[in-house]
Amino acid sequence: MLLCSVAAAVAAVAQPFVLGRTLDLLLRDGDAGRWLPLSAALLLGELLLDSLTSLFTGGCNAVWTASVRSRALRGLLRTTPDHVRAHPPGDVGTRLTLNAADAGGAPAARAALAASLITPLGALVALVFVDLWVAACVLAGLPALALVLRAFARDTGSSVAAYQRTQSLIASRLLEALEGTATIGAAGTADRERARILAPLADLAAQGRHMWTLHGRALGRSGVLVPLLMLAATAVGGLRLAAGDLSVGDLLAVGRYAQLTAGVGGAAALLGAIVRAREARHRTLELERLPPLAYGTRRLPPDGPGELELRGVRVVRDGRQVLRADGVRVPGGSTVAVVGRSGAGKSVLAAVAGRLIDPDEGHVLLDGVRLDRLTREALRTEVAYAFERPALGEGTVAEAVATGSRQPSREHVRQAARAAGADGFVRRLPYGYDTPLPRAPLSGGEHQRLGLARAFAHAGRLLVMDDATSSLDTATEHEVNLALRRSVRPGTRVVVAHRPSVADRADLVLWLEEGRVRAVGTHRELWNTGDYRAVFGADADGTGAAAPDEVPVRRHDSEEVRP
Ligand SMILES: Nc1ncnc2c1ncn2[C@@H]1O[C@H](COP(=O)(O)OP(=O)(O)OP(=O)(O)O)[C@@H](O)[C@H]1O
Repeated sequence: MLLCSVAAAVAAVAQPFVLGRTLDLLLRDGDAGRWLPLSAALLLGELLLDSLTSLFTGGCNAVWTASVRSRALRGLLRTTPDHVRAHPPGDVGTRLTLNAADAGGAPAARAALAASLITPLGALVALVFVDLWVAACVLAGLPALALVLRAFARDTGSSVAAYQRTQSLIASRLLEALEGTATIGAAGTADRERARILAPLADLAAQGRHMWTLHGRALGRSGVLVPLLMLAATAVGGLRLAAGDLSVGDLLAVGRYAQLTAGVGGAAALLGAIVRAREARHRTLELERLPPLAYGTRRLPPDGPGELELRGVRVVRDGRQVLRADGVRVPGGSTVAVVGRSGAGKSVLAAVAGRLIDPDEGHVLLDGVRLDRLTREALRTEVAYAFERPALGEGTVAEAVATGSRQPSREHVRQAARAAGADGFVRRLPYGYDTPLPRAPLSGGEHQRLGLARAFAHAGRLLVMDDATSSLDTATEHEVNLALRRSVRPGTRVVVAHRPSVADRADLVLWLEEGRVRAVGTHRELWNTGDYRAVFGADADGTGAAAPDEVPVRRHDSEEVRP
C-alpha cells in the first residue's frame, strides 16, 4: 500500500514537468514526440496506482482491525474475572468494535500521510528546479500551514478521547437496561431509564461539535492559505513569464507544483484519522494489557482424591477484606456446601477454590499442590465450574455442553445432560442436541441445567458450583444431586448454597460471615446455632421462612431430615 501511494505521489510530481514539457514542444514544433505518450502513461499510471492504494487500504484496515481486536480479546480471556469487572459489557463492546475499527485504520492513515507529504515535498523540490522565485514564494507560506496542522493535531486529541469515553458510557448503560428490561417494564420506569441512558448524549454532541469545529477550523485556515499561496505563486510566475525567464509550459508546471505543495493542507483529514486511531488504540490496549493469570509447571499427582486446602487465604477488594480462610481442609471426594448471608464472600471463595482469581495472601492447594503452580492444562482439566448464569455461546446445544478443555464424546455429552436433568427438554427441541442455541427458547432453569451439563461433562477431581442450581425447583435440584453422585466422575464438590436442603445433603458446611469462616461442620450440627438458622431465614426455633421451601430430603446415609 505504501509502495503504491509513494509511486502515485512520484507520478503526481512528475506529471506537471512532463505536461509542461509536452505543451512547450507542441506549441513550438507541433509534435511532442515521446513526451505525449509519456504524459498519457503518467496520467493513467497515477489513476491505476490510486485505485490499487484504495484496494490495499481496505485490506490493510481489515487485517489490522482483526489483529487489534484479537489481541484485545486475548487480553480479556487471559485475565481474571476481577479485572474484567472494571469494564462493563457495553464498554468492552465499544472497545472491541468501534475503537478496534478506528485503531485498525492507523497504519493505512500513517502510510497515506507519509505519501501525502511526499507529493508536496517532491513538488517543492521540482519547483526549485523549474523556478527558484516561485519556490521561495511558496516556501514562505508553508510555515503558516504547518502551524495550522500542529494546532489541529494537539487540540483534537483530548476531544477524541472524551468522545470515545462517552460513546462507551452510553453503550454500557444501554446494555445494562437491556438486561433489565423486565424490571424496567414492571416498574414502569422506561422514561426515566431512557433519560439515564441518553444523559451523556449532550456531552457527546458537545464533544462531537468541538471535534468538527477544530476540523473545520483547520480546513478553513488551510483553505484560505492555499488559494493565497497559489495566487502569489501565479503572480510571481506571471511576472517571470513576462520577463521572458519562464516558458508557457514552465508556467503551467510551476502553477501545478505550487498547488501540489500547498496540498499539504489536505493532511488535516489524515491527521484527524491518526489522532482518532491513537486514542482508540489506547482503549484497546487497556484490554490487551489486563494482568494475565500466570500458570506454573507442576502437574497433579495421578489419581489424587481432590483434597482441597485453603492456607492463610486473604482476598482484599477496594481496601476491604472480603475473604479470610485459614486451615480449611476439604477431604477428597466430599461435598462441601458454602453458606452465608448475601455478600458473605461465598462467590469469592468459590473463585479462589478453582483459581479463577488468586488470593492476595495465602495459597489454595489441590492434592497438596498449590493451584498457582499448576499448568493451565492441569488446572482446567481437573477443575470444572458451573455458574448461576452460564455463558453458552451461539453454537448447538451439543457444542455448548462439549465446550471445554476436553472434547467429550457425543454419548458423554448425553450422559452429562441426563445427569443435569437436561436430556428431556433437549430432546423436545426441533433438532434435539443439534438445535442452535439462538433458536432454542430456554427457560432460566433449562439454561442453568445446560451449564450444569457442561460442568458435569468436564468434571475433574474438583467441581465448583456457584449458585448453579438456583433456578431449579427443589425436586429437580434433588434429582440433579442424586445423578451427580451416581453418573458424574467422583471428586470433591464445592457448592455455594442458599437452600438448607443443599447444605443438608453436603458432607460438610463452610459457614461464612462477613468474609470470615464462622464455623465448619455438618448442617445438622450447625442448625443448633440460631445465627446459622437465620442465614436460611428460619426462626430461632428452626421453623419459618426456610420451612416452606423444603421437601423431605434423604441424606446419603438414608436418614430422612427436615431441618
Ligand atoms: N472485584 C471486586 N471488587 C470489589 N468488591 C468485591 C469484588 N468481588 C467481591 N467483592 C465484594 O466482596 C463481598 C463478597 O462478595 P461475594 O460475591 O463473594 O458475596 P456472596 O456471598 O457470593 O453473595 P451473594 O449470596 O449475594 O451472591 C461483597 O461485598 C462484594 O461486593
